[in-house]
Amino acid sequence: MNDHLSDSDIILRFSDVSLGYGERVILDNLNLQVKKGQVVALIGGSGSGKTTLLRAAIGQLIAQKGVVTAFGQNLASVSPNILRNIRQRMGVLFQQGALFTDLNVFDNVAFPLRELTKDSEAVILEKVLDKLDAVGLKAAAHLAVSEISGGMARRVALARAIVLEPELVLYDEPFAGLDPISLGMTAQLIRNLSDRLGCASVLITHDIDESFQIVDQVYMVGHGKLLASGTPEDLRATEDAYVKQFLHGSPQGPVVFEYPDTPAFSSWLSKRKEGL
Ligand SMILES: Nc1ncnc2c1ncn2[C@@H]1O[C@H](COP(=O)(O)OP(=O)(O)OP(=O)(O)O)[C@@H](O)[C@H]1O
Repeated sequence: MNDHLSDSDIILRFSDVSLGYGERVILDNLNLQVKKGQVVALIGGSGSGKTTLLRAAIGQLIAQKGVVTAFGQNLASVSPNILRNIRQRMGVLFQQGALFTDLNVFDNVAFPLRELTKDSEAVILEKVLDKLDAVGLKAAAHLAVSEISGGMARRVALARAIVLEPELVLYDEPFAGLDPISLGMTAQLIRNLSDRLGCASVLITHDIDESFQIVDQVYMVGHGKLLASGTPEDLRATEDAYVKQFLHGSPQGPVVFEYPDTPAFSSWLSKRKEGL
């Protein structure tokens, strides 16, 4: 844990933030912070707003209310240039961390360096092999994307996300679709990379057991708000029925499986019925 860190070590901060699309509010009154060196899990049911929160963290979605700061800068009021600089300090691994199929493994990882830096090819070779080494794929550098497995492709995408040595790495469901062994290895890899780069990491995950082993802090969203936060031990010790049900994956309890009915759905349905 990094509780001793000062305010200047806060990489990402949400203060009284509401997020949504158009009129619709998805998450209300969010308060959270991510500090340098921390690995943070963001958990919550399907459709609870985790990806929405991630979009707000990278400045792709502006808060309806409240303030989101990254590296101390308010993402709603920075210039496009500053926002670009901020984004360069972040690595994002989206769920479909698609690789360029016409480039081999090496060139995929080299891509951000060639696009965004003036590094020489000699430096690029060194940096890319170093990051591929970190994900255990140095000797796969020459392979075509079609020659590697799905799990390997995820690791290459991870190497690409960290090649610029970001200070904050955001992972959208990094464990989805991985077998139990790769899952454990990926979790450990995320922890090791965070420690090695000294960056902060935020991972959206449904994998409680695996993520709780590597994270310092957990934020749980649901019912349109932040439901719980604390260390994995804090969450495991909670008496909150919703949190307990979620952590145990039980089908019975207050967690809602169904997508909520909205005026937009009712209006769509009555229009469909009109034509029948
Ligand atoms: N671009 C958009 N425009 C309008 N509504 C959206 C948009 N993107 C997401 N939503 C809605 O916001 C809500 C939260 O979606 P989000 O993708 O953030 O959930 P999630 O927690 O990441 O879900 P999952 O775990 O299933 O990936 C959902 O009800 C979704 O329909």
